[in-house]
Amino acid sequence: MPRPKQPRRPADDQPGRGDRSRSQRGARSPRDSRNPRTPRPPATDGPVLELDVERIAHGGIAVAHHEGRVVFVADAIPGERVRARVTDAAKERFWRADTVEVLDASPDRREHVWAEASIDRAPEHRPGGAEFGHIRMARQRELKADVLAEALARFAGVERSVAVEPVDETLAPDVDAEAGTGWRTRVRLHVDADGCVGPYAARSHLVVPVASLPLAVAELQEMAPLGAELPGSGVVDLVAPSDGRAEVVVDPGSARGPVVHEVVDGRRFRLDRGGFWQVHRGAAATLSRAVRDLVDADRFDPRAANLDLYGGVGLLAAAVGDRFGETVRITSVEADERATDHAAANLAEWVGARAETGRVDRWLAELDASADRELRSRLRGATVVLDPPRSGAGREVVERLAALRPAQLVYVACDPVALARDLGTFREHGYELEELRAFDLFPNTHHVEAVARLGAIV
Ligand SMILES: C[S@@+](CC[C@H](N)C(=O)[O-])C[C@H]1O[C@@H](n2cnc3c(N)ncnc32)[C@H](O)[C@@H]1O
Repeated sequence: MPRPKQPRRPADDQPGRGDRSRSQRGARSPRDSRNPRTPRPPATDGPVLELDVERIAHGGIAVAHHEGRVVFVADAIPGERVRARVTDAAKERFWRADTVEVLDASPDRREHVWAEASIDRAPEHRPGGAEFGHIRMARQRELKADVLAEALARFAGVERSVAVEPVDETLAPDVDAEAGTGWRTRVRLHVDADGCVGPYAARSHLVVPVASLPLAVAELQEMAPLGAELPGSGVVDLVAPSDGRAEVVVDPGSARGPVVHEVVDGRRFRLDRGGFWQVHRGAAATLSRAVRDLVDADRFDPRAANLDLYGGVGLLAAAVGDRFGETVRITSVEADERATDHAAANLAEWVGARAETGRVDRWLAELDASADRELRSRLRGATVVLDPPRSGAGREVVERLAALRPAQLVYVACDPVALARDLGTFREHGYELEELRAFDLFPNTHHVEAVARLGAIV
């Protein structure tokens, strides 16, 4: 079968998983940060176009057309007519533009939850990280569902619509669910050459001073050194674990920092302060419950060679263990050695749980090369949970997994196209999508998390 192609799109349409925030102060102009990868600032003198906005593309940017050319336009909503300033006309196939005025507003438009990111401010001064903040919450989720459905159809050949579910309010009672604010437990700010602290501006690496961080949890909003001067520094990390005090960390460098604790449905996990953890206060429990519930009990064998790939500190292996009890055998595989150490501790109550450090592609290759008949049989009975980074598992990992013929897989994905592309590969190799859920773990951004169960076609 032909190999599904990656969509062609500008790299800066795809913020990383640890997406960023930003800021502003007074009339001061943003300056280049010290980051050596600082991209060219957007043009501020481009032509202004009137555009009819059609849809939201993968990456969260709206799509319009002008004289036959695609225009990616920020801060607009499908159905609106806007005036937008062209910021990048370097490419033949598409231009980029920023909304400067809404001529015909969508009924889904609302006052931006982050005033500093609204179209009242010059585009190059708007902080990023809240690109859907001007859209009603229910409509944000519909747009995310559309992007997910389109990716599944285009890259996996699967026609499936799915409602994007908000985080259960009982999991994050301090979050303002209506506004979609007060949820970020991790925020990275940047420091420019003059020592000014703030988030990056949208689609650039310019530090823009801001006076507020409404997406952050309340304690981080209070602690954030907005308005401070930190000359000589590079980044400021704000971290608020659920079980412990919130901290402001200036220039953490490569240090992971001390051990902190997160509590999920009463279970306590240890991890490094700078290690990976879900950002929304209710996200870890949402995903843990979704994985636990999506595993098909009829196909689950506690004695099989069950796997938790890209396992982090063991959150999802614990979810499986919590549902199926103390006899569960499961191996968590994670590239980061420190995270593996924590996973071993976090999973200690399951005698059959192991945590191994390794890159999943290499680990599976070694498994495939060394597995005897008995282990291959236990792999065929296995349930595999995989939660890869934004780029997805990729063809090599998917093909190796499919060749082992596990009974079922539960795939946790933070990127709809990566999920769809991997699902397309699984389908080529005899697996089918059985169940799919999606969650709004990043309110007021374009990000959406999906959890899919795949089963072997018999
Ligand atoms: C999205 S996180 C999921 C972590 C964990 N499942 C959780 O829910 O907390 C992805 C994890 O995969 C790890 N990772 C990234 N690339 C990897 C690779 N090639 N092999 C193994 N682990 C990898 C990262 O260090 C990170 O911990």
